[in-house]
Amino acid sequence: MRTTVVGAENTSPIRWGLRQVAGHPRTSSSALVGSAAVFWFGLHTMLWAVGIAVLAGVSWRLLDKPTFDRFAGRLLRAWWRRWWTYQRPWLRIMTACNLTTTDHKGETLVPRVTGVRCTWSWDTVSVRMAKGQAPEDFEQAIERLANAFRARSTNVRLVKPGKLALDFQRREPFDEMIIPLSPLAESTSAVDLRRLPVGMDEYGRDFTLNLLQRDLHVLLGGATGAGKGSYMWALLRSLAPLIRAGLVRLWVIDPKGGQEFGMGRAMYHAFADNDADGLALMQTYVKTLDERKLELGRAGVRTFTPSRETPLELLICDELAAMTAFASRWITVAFAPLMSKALTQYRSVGGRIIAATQEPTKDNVPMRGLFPTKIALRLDSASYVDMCLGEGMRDMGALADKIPEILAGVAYAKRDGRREPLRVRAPYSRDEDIAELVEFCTSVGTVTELRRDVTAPAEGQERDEPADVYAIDFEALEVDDYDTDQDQTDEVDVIEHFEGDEDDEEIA
Ligand SMILES: Nc1ncnc2c1ncn2[C@@H]1O[C@H](COP(=O)(O)OP(=O)(O)OP(=O)(O)O)[C@@H](O)[C@H]1O
Repeated sequence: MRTTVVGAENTSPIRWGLRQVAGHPRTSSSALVGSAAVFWFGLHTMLWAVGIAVLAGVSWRLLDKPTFDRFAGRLLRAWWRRWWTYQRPWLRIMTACNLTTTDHKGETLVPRVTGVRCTWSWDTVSVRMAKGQAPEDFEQAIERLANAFRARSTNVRLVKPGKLALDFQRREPFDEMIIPLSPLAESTSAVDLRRLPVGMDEYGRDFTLNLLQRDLHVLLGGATGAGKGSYMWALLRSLAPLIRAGLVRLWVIDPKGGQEFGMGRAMYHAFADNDADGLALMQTYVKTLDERKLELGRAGVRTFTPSRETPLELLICDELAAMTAFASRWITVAFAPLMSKALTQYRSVGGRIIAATQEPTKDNVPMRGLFPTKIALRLDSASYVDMCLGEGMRDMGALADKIPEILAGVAYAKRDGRREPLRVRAPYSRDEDIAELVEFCTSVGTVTELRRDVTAPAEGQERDEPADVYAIDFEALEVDDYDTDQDQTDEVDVIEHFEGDEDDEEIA
């Protein structure tokens, strides 16, 4: 482990130069390649080439800021900020913040910047501590560091012994960004199940869920008041015409007495406002989809298309831990395996789940790994971030525990296949908006016809057989045809693959 030693006047320039080359291989190899190109092609040609590259980069940024930022902007920013924002005033700021130490020879030891990683909003500076320092020294200086580097806020994390990361928040786009509720689409043909808007990302792009392929099940983690409900209501709003038409059916478990979802009960297919009823609802859900699986399997149907006969069955569970950990044992023991089964077996027959939890620990949500899409809102503890989003996501910049209380609805989304988390925010649905949604979805009377109340069996008692789920006269409903096969061929697949991301190195 090497620590920068200030006052080492006796270091020869050659040794210093070699150390710089070895310490900054990318910068030195770029300089080497640039010099070789000038030597080979001539200065004039190279100036033209650089001019064209700059022009292309500027045009790319103007035309599509998010992709430019993802593939080039963050790397350039990390490189620039490392040298200009952090390295240049480093010694001055470390000294001013009392973050240097002295060795036995009286030489000043200064912590060293080993890398900078940038997202749109946060910079992460990797630091090798000087001998004699502890992370607490940086924690005590946190406000001074934020002030010195002109950051909105700062955070210190121990990465491994001797090495820590300083996170500096440079901007907060959601301070000014208004996230509008999506308008209620009148017709089913206006809804694309692969692009359901539920908010915006930090670049101002739509944040959408793809319930057909990518975001089959979604886990929301967030402390109380973090705004978990806003994602669920935004999703229901996007689905409204399909709910009204009976193409999407809602099974809602709100074990906290229906506080969050009680208002919408008229538009649900099934609703449970306590844990015992929640278990009964889950049993009916699993039975329904098991029957469908057999039915479609016997008919040789291999791909699922939502229809009035086989609607998309969306199960919403607000506060999952109330069903999997905090309820009576006979409920938790029965509920958890049913949930795991529903998460793994009904992809091809239209079973989808969106669940929320305040503490995404393994004990509370043993099946959390089965959700392909996870969204972490403000969390109470740094350790919850990786528990919710997956290993290493906090180091990748998902600082969900740093989201301030006033930014309810702001979250980090992580999808299978995408390496880095995306910072997003959902719109807030007020009571009037929910009432409007319910009115819209029930206005043709289809949903209430579909509803079956689910009541809990007494402990140990056999549950009633559910009514025939298809015993509904769908033909009587006046709705537009919804042909997802057509949609699939007409539009480019929106799934993003990020296999190449491993090369997307951001450490300057
Ligand atoms: N997307 C949002 N944008 C702005 N403000 C929001 C948003 N979501 C929630 N809020 C604000 O935060 C408050 C709490 O939100 P909400 O009750 O939905 O959070 P929650 O995570 O569902 O909490 P709980 O776990 O206690 O049910 C709301 O009353 C509202 O003022």
